[in-house]
Amino acid sequence: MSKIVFIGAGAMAEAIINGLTKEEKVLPAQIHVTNKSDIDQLEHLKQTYNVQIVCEEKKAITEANIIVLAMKPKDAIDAFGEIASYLNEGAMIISVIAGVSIQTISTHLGTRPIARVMPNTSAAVGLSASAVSWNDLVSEKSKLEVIDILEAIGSVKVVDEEDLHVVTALAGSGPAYLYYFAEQFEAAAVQHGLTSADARQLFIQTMEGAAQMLKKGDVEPSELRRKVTSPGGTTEAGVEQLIHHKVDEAIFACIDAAQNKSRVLGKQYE
Ligand SMILES: NC(=O)C1=CN([C@@H]2O[C@H](COP(=O)(O)OP(=O)(O)OC[C@H]3O[C@@H](n4cnc5c(N)ncnc54)[C@H](OP(=O)(O)O)[C@@H]3O)[C@@H](O)[C@H]2O)C=CC1
Ligand SMILES: O=C(O)[C@@H]1CCC=N1
Repeated sequence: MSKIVFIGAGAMAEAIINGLTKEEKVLPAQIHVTNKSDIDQLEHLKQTYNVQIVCEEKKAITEANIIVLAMKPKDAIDAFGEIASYLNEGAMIISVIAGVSIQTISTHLGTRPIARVMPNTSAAVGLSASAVSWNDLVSEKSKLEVIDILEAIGSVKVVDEEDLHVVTALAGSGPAYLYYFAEQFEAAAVQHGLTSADARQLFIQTMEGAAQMLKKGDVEPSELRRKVTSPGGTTEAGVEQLIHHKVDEAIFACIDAAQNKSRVLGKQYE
C-alpha cells in the first residue's frame, strides 16, 4: 500500500484520516501529516489516530507515493512552492482544494498524475459523498487506488472536472446547509416547548429516516412528500410557509453562489 502524506492538517484532512484509519485500509504508519504552524493540531492527530508527523527534513514527502493537498485555496500557491522540489517523480497528487484546477496544480507541481477530489466532512463517519476527476496521467491502477481510498470514507462518483464546481456547492458544502437546518428547526421546536435534546434527537431521526426513504430510490422525492402531506393537514400548513417564504429561491441562490465561488477561487489562485 502507498505511503500517503497530507499537506494540511485541518478539518478536512482530519475527517479523511479519521475515516481511513477506522476502515483500516491504510495503516497509521503509512500516513504522514504536516501543516503550516499548528504543532498542537499535529500532536492531536498523532495522539488520536497514531499517524506520523512530517519532520523538518521532508523525507516523508520525497518517499510518498500519494500527496494529499488539504490546505485552503488561499494557501495553495505558497504550499506548492514549499513542496514542489521534494516530490518524487512518480508521486500522485490527490487535491481536495475547492476550486483550484488540475491545470493550476500541474503548473506548480509539474506534469504528473493528479486526482482532484471533492469530499465532505462526513468522511469522519465513513459517509462522505465524494466526487473525483483526474488527468490522463493517472493510470487505471492508480484510479482504482484513489477510488479505494474514497470508498473507505464514503461513496464516490467520477465526474468531469467542470462538474466539480457544482459538486462542491451541493455535497462539499452540503453538510453545512443541513447543520443550518438542524440549528433552525431545533430553535423553532424549542420555542414551542420541546427541550433542545428532544428536538435535536427528533430532527436527526427524521433526517435519517427521510434519507433512508430517498435512498431506496423507488419513489420520487415529490411523491414521498405528497404521502406526508394530508389535504388540509399540518404538513400542508408548514409547506405553504416554506413556499410563501421562497425557500426554493433561497436554495437555488445558495447553490448558484457556492458553485460560482468555487469558480472564482479557481481563477483567483490559478
Ligand atoms: N472543510 C470542509 O468541509 C471541506 C474542505 N475542503 C477543502 O479542503 C481544504 C482544507 O479545508 P479545511 O480542512 O476546512 O481547512 P483548515 O483551515 O481546517 O485546514 C487547513 C490546513 O492547511 C494548512 N496549511 C496552510 N498553509 C500551509 C502550508 N503552506 N503548508 C502546509 N500546510 C498548510 C493549515 O495549517 P495551520 O493550521 O498550521 O495554518 C491547516 O492545517 C480547502 O481547500 C477546502 O476547500 C473540501 C471539502 C470539504
Ligand atoms: O467552504 C469551503 O470553501 C469548503 C469547500 C467545501 C466545503 N468547505
